[in-house]
Amino acid sequence: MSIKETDQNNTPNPKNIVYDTQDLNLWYGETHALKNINLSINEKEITAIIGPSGCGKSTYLKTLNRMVEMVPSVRTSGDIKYNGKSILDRSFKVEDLRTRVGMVFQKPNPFPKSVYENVAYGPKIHGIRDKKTLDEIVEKSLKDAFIWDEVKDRLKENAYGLSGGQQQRLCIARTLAIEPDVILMDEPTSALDPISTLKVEELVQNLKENYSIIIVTHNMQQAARISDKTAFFLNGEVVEFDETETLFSNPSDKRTEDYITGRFG
Ligand SMILES: Nc1ncnc2c1ncn2[C@@H]1O[C@H](COP(=O)(O)OP(=O)(O)OP(=O)(O)O)[C@@H](O)[C@H]1O
Repeated sequence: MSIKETDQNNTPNPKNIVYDTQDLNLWYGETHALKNINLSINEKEITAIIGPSGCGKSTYLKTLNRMVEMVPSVRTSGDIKYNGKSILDRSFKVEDLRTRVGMVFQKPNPFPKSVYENVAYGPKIHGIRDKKTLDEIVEKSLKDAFIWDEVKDRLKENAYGLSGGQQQRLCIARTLAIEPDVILMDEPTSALDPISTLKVEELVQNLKENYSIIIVTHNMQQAARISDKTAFFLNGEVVEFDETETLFSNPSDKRTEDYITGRFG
């Protein structure tokens, strides 16, 4: 049994747009943090968001699952369509979005529970109680997150006993267990060593077969290595959005060129 009820027979078109952002503005009180953002993000691609500190990368990511509205002073204008539906519209049920859009944070944040319970948590909340089904979901999610072999004999151990890189892959497994469409990643490797970083990058590339991935990263090499498209943010604006190869080899805006060549940031 699967907790996702989407169409097995509906072969997705890889160029479908999963998120369409139109004239998005966002203010934290007086701070105009996002300015006229227009971005169309394709399904089943990896979209990287790069830019210097404070340019609005995390804010934009957090508008995509409406997490940003947890900040009381936030005000928005414009529109974000997720699979054609306006998510900023208050009539859109945020709970629906949370089951379709998973998020992985900068610092691994497993629950203080066993490895098994971390992954089974979401499916249980969605009403799955059958032990065999949960076992299958846990095993599949851990395998898809490239961590099964390392933890299959430690399922009952507390997740805090895993290394940082293992904890981050466990958090990715926890996200996969609810079978989202989209995975938002906010600098998911910034707290990891180089080997763990490469493992997570390999994993992310593998996941794009089945998920749309939007990743904020400070690491331009990472964006260049793993993403299909890259958006360069500066002072709350999207300066350039293009195929990653084009953006890094032949940027059309001088500010992009200055940033990717390390002249600022
Ligand atoms: N909760 C908040 N309340 C008020 N202002 C905020 C809040 N969060 C972010 N900001 C402001 O909004 C702007 C964009 O911040 P954001 O965190 O989105 O940038 P970022 O590009 O993700 O930065 P970094 O790379 O340092 O994480 C900044 O000016 C920041 O100070």
